[in-house]
Amino acid sequence: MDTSFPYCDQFGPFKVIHLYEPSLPLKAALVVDNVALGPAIGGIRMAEDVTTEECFRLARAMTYKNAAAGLPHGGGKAVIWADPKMPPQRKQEVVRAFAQGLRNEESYVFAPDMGMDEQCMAWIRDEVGRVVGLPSELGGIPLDELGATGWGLSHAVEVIAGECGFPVAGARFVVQGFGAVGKHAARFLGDKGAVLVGASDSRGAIRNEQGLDVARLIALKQQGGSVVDYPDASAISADELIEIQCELWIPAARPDVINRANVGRLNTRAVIQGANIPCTPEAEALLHRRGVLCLPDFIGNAGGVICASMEYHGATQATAFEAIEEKILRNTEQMLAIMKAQSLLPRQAAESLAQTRLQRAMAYRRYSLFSTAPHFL
Ligand SMILES: NC(=O)C1=CN([C@@H]2O[C@H](COP(=O)(O)OP(=O)(O)OC[C@H]3O[C@@H](n4cnc5c(N)ncnc54)[C@H](OP(=O)(O)O)[C@@H]3O)[C@@H](O)[C@H]2O)C=CC1
Ligand SMILES: O=C(O)CCC(=O)C(=O)O
Repeated sequence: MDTSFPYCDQFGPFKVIHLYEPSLPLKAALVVDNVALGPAIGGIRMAEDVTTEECFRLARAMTYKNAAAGLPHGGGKAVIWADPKMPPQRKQEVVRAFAQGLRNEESYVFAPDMGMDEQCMAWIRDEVGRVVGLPSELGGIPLDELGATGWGLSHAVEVIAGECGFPVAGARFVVQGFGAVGKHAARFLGDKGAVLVGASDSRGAIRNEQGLDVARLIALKQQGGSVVDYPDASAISADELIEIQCELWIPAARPDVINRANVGRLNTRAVIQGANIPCTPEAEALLHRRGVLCLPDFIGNAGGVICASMEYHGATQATAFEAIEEKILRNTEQMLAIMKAQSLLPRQAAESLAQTRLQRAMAYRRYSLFSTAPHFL
């Protein structure tokens, strides 16, 4: 096997680019997976322990997510090897250099992921344009500030809870990672009467079976604190979060956090994947065998990119939020229908949904993964 192309299959990746500038330093990678549907949209992740393999897996998740959501966009993702909590001036230099390094990569539309926010997107806009998730002052729909992904997840939960046979009101849930996705998912689920019984961030984890006050936790995070500063809860180890008895367990941070080593300790009826690729395929199969319904990332967490795509095409915030609700309800229901009709795992059913659309688009092209037409990208 040729090891220079370790990730290739029929869907991509179309391009893998490494960026390096020693004076900053800047180390980054961009994977443009598949642009048969249009220019790739996918977030930029800043973390010290990212890998090119993680970037490829995240880019593939975007290819499926954008296809399943019916967006005119392919999938891509970028990673920057750096501490997202570095001083703001330094972060600005790194992000601006990253944008400059990719200024001619028109097959990729920049967007936010972990460690990035509206401010970072504004710097990119200032350098090269071609960016979504902008502050509203620059005509954007600030998807992280508004909680576009949490909004979508809360609608997927309605369908999943119905399928599992429990009401959302009163359902106990746990959120791992209290950032843009996790905190807003908690807020929208709290509005439906669900009860947050455990939460974590990069500094630790807490639990309270009587319920955590979501608004108070969000205020704490906004002031720069951690969930561990919340007073009315027991501090637990990050690892213990997985054992809390609940109806919904929501990973909203890093990849592969549910894996062969810990999946047996999950004590939930459903896993709602707010994060991208939070479960290994083996863990998903084990959960399915145990009757725990696992909603795949690219079906449930598509709210952010639906919002991003609609911003790119000039829609308003209200229209974007309506589209998120409609698309996520529909996709979750369709995925369950395929899963039951064909006796598949949830992810297999979801992939079948996405791949059908992708294959149709690819069949229209001279080259399967991209188009050569002027202005196609
Ligand atoms: N933003 C979006 O719209 C979308 C995001 N996603 C995915 O959701 C996930 C989260 O993204 P997002 O919310 O934007 O990222 P953020 O950077 O806004 O938040 C990440 C959160 O995870 C916490 N965290 C980091 N490492 C750990 C860890 N090891 N254990 C527990 N918590 C941890 C952070 O802690 P601290 O607060 O202490 O830094 C923070 O609270 C990612 O997988 C992303 O790809 C998917 C779809 C759309
Ligand atoms: O949040 C965005 O705008 C980009 C979407 C994305 O990266 C994701 O869905 O993981």
